[in-house]
Amino acid sequence: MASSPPKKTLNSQSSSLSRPPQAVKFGRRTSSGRIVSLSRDDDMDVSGDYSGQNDYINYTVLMPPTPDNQPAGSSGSTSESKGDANRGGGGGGGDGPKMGNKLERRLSVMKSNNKSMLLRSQTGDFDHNRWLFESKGKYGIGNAFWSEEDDTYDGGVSKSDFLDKPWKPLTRKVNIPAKVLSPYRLLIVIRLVIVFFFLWWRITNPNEDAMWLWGLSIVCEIWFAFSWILDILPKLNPINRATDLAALHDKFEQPSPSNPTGRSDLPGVDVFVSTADPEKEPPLVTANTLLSILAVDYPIEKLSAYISDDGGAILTFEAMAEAVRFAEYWVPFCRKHDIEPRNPDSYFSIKKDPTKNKKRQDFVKDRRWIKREYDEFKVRINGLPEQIKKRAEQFNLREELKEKRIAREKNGGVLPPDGVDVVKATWMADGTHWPGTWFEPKPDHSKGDHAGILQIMSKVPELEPVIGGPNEGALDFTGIDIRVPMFAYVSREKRPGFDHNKKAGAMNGMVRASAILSNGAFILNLDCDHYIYNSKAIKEGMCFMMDRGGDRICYIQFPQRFEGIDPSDRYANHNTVFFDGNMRALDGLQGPVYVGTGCMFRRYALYGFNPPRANEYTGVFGQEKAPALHVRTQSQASQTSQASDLESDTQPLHDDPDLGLPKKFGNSTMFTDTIPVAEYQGRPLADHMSVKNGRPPGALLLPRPPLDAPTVAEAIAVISCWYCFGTIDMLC
Ligand SMILES: O=c1ccn([C@@H]2O[C@H](COP(=O)(O)OP(=O)(O)O[C@H]3O[C@H](CO)[C@@H](O)[C@H](O)[C@H]3O)[C@@H](O)[C@H]2O)c(=O)[nH]1
Ligand SMILES: [Mn+2]
Repeated sequence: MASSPPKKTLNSQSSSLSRPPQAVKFGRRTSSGRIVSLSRDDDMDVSGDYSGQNDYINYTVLMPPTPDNQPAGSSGSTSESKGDANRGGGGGGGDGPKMGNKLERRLSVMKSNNKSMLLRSQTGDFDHNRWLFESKGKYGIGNAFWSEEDDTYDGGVSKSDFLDKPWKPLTRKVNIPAKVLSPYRLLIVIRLVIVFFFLWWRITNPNEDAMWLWGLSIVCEIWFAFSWILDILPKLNPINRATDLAALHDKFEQPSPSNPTGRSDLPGVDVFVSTADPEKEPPLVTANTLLSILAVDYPIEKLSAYISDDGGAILTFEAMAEAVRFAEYWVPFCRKHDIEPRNPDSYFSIKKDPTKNKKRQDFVKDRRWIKREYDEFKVRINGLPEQIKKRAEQFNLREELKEKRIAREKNGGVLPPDGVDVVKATWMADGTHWPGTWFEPKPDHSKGDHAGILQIMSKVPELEPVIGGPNEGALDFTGIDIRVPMFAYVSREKRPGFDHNKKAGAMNGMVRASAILSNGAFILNLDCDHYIYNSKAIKEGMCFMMDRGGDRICYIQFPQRFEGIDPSDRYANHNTVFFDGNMRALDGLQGPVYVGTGCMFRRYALYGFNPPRANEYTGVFGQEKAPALHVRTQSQASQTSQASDLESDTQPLHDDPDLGLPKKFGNSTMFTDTIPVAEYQGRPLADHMSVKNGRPPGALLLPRPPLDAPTVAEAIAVISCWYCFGTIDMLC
């Protein structure tokens, strides 16, 4: 297995080479219907995807009003179609403005003298490419943006060449309506003016009797005014964003001749949950969190869940094992009946009618069955502490008897006067010592002093769907995919003398262990008392990461919502101002802050690398823009090498100088080898020539390598206490 890490890297490389031709080649259909190959070898197979309908999927979106698409009812006489439109409208006579408008649109399209444009317009869909290139419009600003420089393309391709393939953005920026925002902005201005006048009055009217007091209060007031301005001004431009899940599905999960089941081409996601103490953080809550993750709506073979137990508690361990058993019913049940939210506790406590929008006949029966099963599951979880204690007593008694017998035999039939010394251990169900914390802490078995534990509780699922059948006495899963994502319990090694009772260290441990076990290109972290409320949330995050320019996004922060707050919310626990005001406003500036949880990270960014296409802004106002130093050196290197730009764009990153530093990431070559793979897999899809630093479609359809003993052993090695010792930037 020592030779396997390089193999991993090679795999994903060769995967792009050994895929069926249409999966890796770039091709376009010109307006005349001819297919042009943009890849280096010209023997492209045009009989595959490119000739079929697959590439020209119809899509529906909210249409922004544009010159060639005016919503019915408006006057709609664009300059381009004025002459004809007037005639058209006139011919329509009394048909009203609506009819006239329709005609206008058709005529304006005909005038544009582009056959393929006309064809597509007949489907009634809005042509985003045309809109983007012919107007000054932009989809999204901030991180996922269309930059001006993108108007020029390598290889002398002109804009009009792209008009043939409908390319669709995955996210949109939605402006806050002016009627909401304008009064707010006005209020800010009024307040600023009032504050200014107030301060002016205060300064020009000193209190002669107590100058020192007056001076002091002026300083304080100016300071408060300043900090208030710092708080209020960034809120001038809040924005909303919307995702297009249908477009994501079309791009990544569309069945094609080479992929008839529509296996997903989305990147892997690793979900981390941290827990520290089963007394303060009840295992039932943690189990519910886990269930909401395992049931999430994301390609099952691409998702992996990890729980970090900083308590090293057997209670958490066994509760998680129980949860995985329950997940075998709960997860397909959620899929079958589109359950939301997928946290059983929250789902069963919803007050509204559960049968609403449920189409299947057997829903009521199934719900009753799973509810009873969940109640039994709760009883089992709540009975665990007692059960583990009883088991420990039994095993310890048995040990004691054994020891006594041995001692008696040695001592000629009588018990030695000083008795026998038996260690009171905590036992696992299989009759072995629990490697973590014991009820009676002993050296090597206490909270801050135990070995690293890693247990794969739910194995890597099959690549293709596993369809269930009618189960006697249980739920009927005919036609439902019954796979459950991979799940691992992780408890990092702890030793006295290390300050490692912090969440950040737990996260780092999971980052390293998961890199070796699943290496998801993206990571979502949650606390043990949080859960995923919307099962599509991960896909929504992926829309941003996989959109054009998404390779520059480091993280997506999800908002937090709270349950169990008193109805009047006297203490503003919902934190609406922060999550719905401040964060949206920051998004309008540069991007929201990380709040410590509920955040989807790009794994590669977590390792401390710059974005592949980073820019540096110099000059007093940051007005001068140039590629960052590491980008420059890389492009210089690729110029001198024989590889063409296109090739280097689609290959994993190998020559980053930082990768060569064992000091930075520790001694595990298996771990460092996963880094370029994660970078490559996190790239957006190169499904359009203007997507820079993309990966070819189809590159992520391959199965995951199975987990073998050496891989798991390496994952345990990287959660050891000493692992990050001496490395530069990893917290323990
Ligand atoms: O040694 C430790 C200590 C804590 N945790 C976990 O860290 C999380 C947060 O701890 P908690 O005590 O619940 O902090 P809160 O104030 O409730 O959490 C908020 O504030 C924290 C920072 O102060 C963030 O890390 C959290 O994500 C955020 O939800 C929990 O899942 C814990 O299990 C560990 O994994 N190891
Ligand atoms: Mn908490």
